[in-house]
Amino acid sequence: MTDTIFHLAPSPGERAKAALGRRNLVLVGLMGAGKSAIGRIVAQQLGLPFIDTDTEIERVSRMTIPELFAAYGEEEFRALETRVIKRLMRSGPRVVSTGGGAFINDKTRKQIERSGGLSVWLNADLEVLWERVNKRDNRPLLKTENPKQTLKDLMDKRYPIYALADITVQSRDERKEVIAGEVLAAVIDHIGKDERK
Ligand SMILES: Nc1ncnc2c1ncn2[C@@H]1O[C@H](COP(=O)(O)OP(=O)(O)OP(=O)(O)O)[C@@H](O)[C@H]1O
Ligand SMILES: O=C(O)C1=C[C@@H](O)[C@@H](O)[C@H](O)C1
Ligand SMILES: [Mg+2]
Repeated sequence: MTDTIFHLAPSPGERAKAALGRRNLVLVGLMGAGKSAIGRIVAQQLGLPFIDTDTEIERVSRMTIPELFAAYGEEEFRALETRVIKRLMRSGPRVVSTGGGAFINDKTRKQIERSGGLSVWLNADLEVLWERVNKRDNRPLLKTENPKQTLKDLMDKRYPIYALADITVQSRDERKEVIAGEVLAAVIDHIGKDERK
C-alpha cells in the first residue's frame, strides 16, 4: 500500500514570512492603536521574534517610561528611542512594535525606511483609542487636563506622517486575531504587488 502524501497549503503566516524575507515588520501608530497587542500575535503567526521598543527602552534604562519622562524629559526619551530602533533595524527579521512617537521622529522614520523595514500603520479613530487608553495612566503625554482632546490634537498632527507607512490597517472594535490576520494579508498583498512591478 502506498502512503498518501498531503501537501497542505501554506498558512497566511507562512506566506507572509516568506514574503518578508529578512525585512523587519514595524508597527506604527498612536497610543492605544494596538501596536503591542497585535504585534505580539502577528509575530506568533509568523514564527518570528517580537520586540516592543517601549519595553526594550525600559529594559535598557531600567526605568519605566513615566520615570524616564519625569527624570530626563521627552527629548532624551526620543534620543534613546532612536538609538534603540537604530540597533534593532540592523538585523532581522522580527516584528517590532514601536512607541507612538517613534515614526513621527524624522531620524527614526528614516532609519526604518533605510533598513528596508516594512512599516504598518494601525489606524484607529478617536473613540477606539480613547476607550483603550483611558483605562491606564502610563502614558506621560496624556497627563493633561483634557487627555481626550490631547489625543485628538496628536491625531491631527501625526496622522499625515503615519500615512507615509508602507501599509495601513484599520484597528477597530474587532477581535485582535482578526486585526492580526488583516496585517498578514496586507503584508502578502503589498509584497506581491512590489514583486509584480
Ligand atoms: N482589537 C482589539 N480589541 C480589544 N482590545 C484591544 C485591541 N487592540 C488592542 N487592544 C487593547 O488596547 C490596549 C492598548 O493596546 P496596545 O497597548 O497594544 O496599544 P499600543 O499601540 O501599543 O499603545 P502605546 O503606543 O501606548 O504603546 C491594550 O489593553 C490592548 O489589549
Ligand atoms: O505617542 C507617544 O509619543 C508615546 C507613546 C508610547 O508608546 C511611549 O513611547 C511614550 O509614552 C510616548
Ligand atoms: Mg505599545
